[in-house]
Amino acid sequence: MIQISLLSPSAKADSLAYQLAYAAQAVAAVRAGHALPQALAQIFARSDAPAPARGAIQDLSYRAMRRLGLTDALLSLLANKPPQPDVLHGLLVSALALLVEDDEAGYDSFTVVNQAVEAAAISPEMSFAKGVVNAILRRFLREKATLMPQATKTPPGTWNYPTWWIDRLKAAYPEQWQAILHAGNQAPPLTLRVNRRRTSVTEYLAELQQAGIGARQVGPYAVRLDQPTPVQQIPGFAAGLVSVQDAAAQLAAPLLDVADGMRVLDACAAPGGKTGHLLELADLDLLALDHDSRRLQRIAENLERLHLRASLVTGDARQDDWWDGQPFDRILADVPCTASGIVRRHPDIRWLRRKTDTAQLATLSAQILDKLWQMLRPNGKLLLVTCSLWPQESEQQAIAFAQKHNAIRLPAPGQLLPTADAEADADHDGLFYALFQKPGA
Ligand SMILES: C[S@@+](CC[C@H](N)C(=O)[O-])C[C@H]1O[C@@H](n2cnc3c(N)ncnc32)[C@H](O)[C@@H]1O
Repeated sequence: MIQISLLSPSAKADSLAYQLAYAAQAVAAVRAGHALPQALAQIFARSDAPAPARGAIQDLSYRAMRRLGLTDALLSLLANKPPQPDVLHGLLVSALALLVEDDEAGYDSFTVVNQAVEAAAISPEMSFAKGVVNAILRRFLREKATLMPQATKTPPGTWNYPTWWIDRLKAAYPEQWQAILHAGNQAPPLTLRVNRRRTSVTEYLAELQQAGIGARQVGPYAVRLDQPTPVQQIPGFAAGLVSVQDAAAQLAAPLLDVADGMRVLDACAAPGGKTGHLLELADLDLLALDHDSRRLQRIAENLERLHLRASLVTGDARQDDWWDGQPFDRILADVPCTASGIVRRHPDIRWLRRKTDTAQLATLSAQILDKLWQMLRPNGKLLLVTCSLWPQESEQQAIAFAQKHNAIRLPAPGQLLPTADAEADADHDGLFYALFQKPGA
């Protein structure tokens, strides 16, 4: 249960103080083990924050996640003991995340300090700590030049990831680990998949240009907007002309080379990004399975927007009690994983994950893969997808699976490392692909 406290009724939603006070609660919820999107959803449901304030609260809390290694290191230099309660810690790291970047957020430093003090004043659990907030943040401003080099002495202070995460990346990618960490700290682009049933990339780019929205093609059906834009303002989104999907994720459906009439299983399907793409490519008899019935509902919404149809089933992919016994021609196994390849979209993940999660998730996905293989027809194809960078969940899993089942490994991209170059054509998350074919009977 996420604890949300409403602010004093005098608080003004368009003030930085209001936005910092709620961002502090979101950051505190992550510290208590909750995912940031869920924490924000609860804050928005309970408070009466209008849309612009919601955007600002989201931005502040995501920014705080991307700077948490540095701001925590600074706090340990600035405060005699760890700030309590957690929401006070959340406020201080959210404010420091603005102060460490001189010009990034567009606020002058003294405004940030004053508004952080006001944020404490309007928050029931922090009103006692106005003086503490003022003292800590003002000391930071006075001593910034000496504190910053001290705080960046440790790897988390430099990179804004836990030490174990940095060490593991170094071991797996001795050449690229720094570029990967850097990519994970960038704000993600908004990439669209053009629905080829309805329009073409050329036509859609022209439509964007007419609407005054800058964009470029970054994949066969992938268009990246120059500036992230709320989906309601994206031309043709509501009508199903485009969907939001990272360029690397757009490789999944084409790899399965589906054709009209095929029987296809999308085994871990929610929220349905790849389900929609498969159905855009061919007329399929597609079963979309997920064990989470609430997330399955999101597939229904996505398909409705795209005017596409699939059978939606709630079930566990490690079991076959939901299966009618008819083998599938193609299976997409977008298995649950640590999501270590998509941290730029979910900057809270690095702080929520534990080192031991990788082995647990690799075991779960191995069980899923073993069961799905029994449902594939001879000569059929199964695509393993993860959004992980850890070999245990990806390449090592693929090697073990192929050996165990005598599966034929077909060409696929393997491990794609995340890139974050706004000027480059390749700008995508870190995903893993392995494609297998079942030997003929
Ligand atoms: C990586 S996400 C899938 C993303 C989706 N394919 C897309 O492109 O939008 C993994 C999904 O697996 C589901 N899942 C986890 N364990 C499962 C299980 N044992 N059986 C079925 N689905 C499961 C989760 O609920 C989650 O929706």
